[in-house]
Amino acid sequence: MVMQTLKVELANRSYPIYIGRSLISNAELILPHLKRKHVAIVTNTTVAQLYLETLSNALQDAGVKVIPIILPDGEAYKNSETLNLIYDALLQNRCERSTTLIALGGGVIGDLTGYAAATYLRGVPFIQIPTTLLSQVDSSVGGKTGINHPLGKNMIGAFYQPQVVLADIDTLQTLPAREFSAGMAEVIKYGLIRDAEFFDWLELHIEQLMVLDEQAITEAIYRSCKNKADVVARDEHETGERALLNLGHTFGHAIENAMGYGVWLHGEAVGAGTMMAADLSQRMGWLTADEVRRIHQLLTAAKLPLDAPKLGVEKYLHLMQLDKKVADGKIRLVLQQAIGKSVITSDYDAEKLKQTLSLKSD
Ligand SMILES: O=C(O)C(=O)C[C@@H](O)[C@H](O)[C@H](O)COP(=O)(O)O
Repeated sequence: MVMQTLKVELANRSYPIYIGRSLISNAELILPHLKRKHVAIVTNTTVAQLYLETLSNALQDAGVKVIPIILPDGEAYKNSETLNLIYDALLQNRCERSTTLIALGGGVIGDLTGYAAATYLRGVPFIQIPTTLLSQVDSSVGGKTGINHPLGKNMIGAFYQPQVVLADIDTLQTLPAREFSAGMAEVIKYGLIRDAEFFDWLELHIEQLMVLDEQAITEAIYRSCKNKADVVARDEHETGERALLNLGHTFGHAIENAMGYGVWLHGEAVGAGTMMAADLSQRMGWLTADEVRRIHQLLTAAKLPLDAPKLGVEKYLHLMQLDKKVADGKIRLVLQQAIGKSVITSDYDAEKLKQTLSLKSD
């Protein structure tokens, strides 16, 4: 199957997304985006064993000097200590403003590397090579970079766009099934928030997707990235519409924080949070019982755990208050008016939210 290409349209910061096979060994896709033949590849211990040599060799064969920076693996390391390890390595290797950082890994590596790139020497270029489904369909696109704070998820960060995104679908062959399912939560999100046709398509192709059928996977990544690129092009800094990409995240981030970062994978927490958003949307009379059933069925077919932890209503509300969408102290939520139609609103019934958070069925 041929490589698919998309563009994120952001005037002079526009960039391409390439989706296909064997992209990591294709230095030709990277070279035009380097200012100088000098890169630092930031990755983690797991991905380094699988793909660092392939990428380094391809670049070195093209005359590029490569500095590897290998970090511990996991959401628990998306913090200021790990960020400092990147700065240390960049400084020790005398990396300059013309050095390009390459993020080789999942969402944690992409977010950490992007934030390091946004801040090192007040800004150096960076490239995203996402190796998980979640990072290929979501976190590598759109320029949200950052780290977690003990008090909240992604609390410190910057909007900083990459030069290019290479989504090599071969990397999904080595991805643990649990991580693949977590990525499916973000894929399904696009259908729910703005693309009912894509949701229908996912219902029809979920079995092929779960066995990594090449054509189905490529199509799902392409359609996800297209949805994301369209939203980001219209609202790069999340002053409005972009907040819809946060469906399930206000609940999900509370779960991740309460359970300890990494205990629930980000996508798993988003999947459970998506069901909570659907439950509240139904209580508000916006989603029908049949629509909620379809959402539950698709997330279940993606093998996502949907039983949110029973934290208690007060704890949920306390953690949700830390969300970046809170305005004038009021929690704003992304809710569903239909499959394919969502809103960001603080105009929901607070009692109904409490019923949702108590996790009791009627
Ligand atoms: O790109 C966006 O905008 C998103 O909200 C995408 C989310 O799926 C992603 O998890 C993002 O990192 C969450 O951002 P946050 O602003 O809620 O921390």
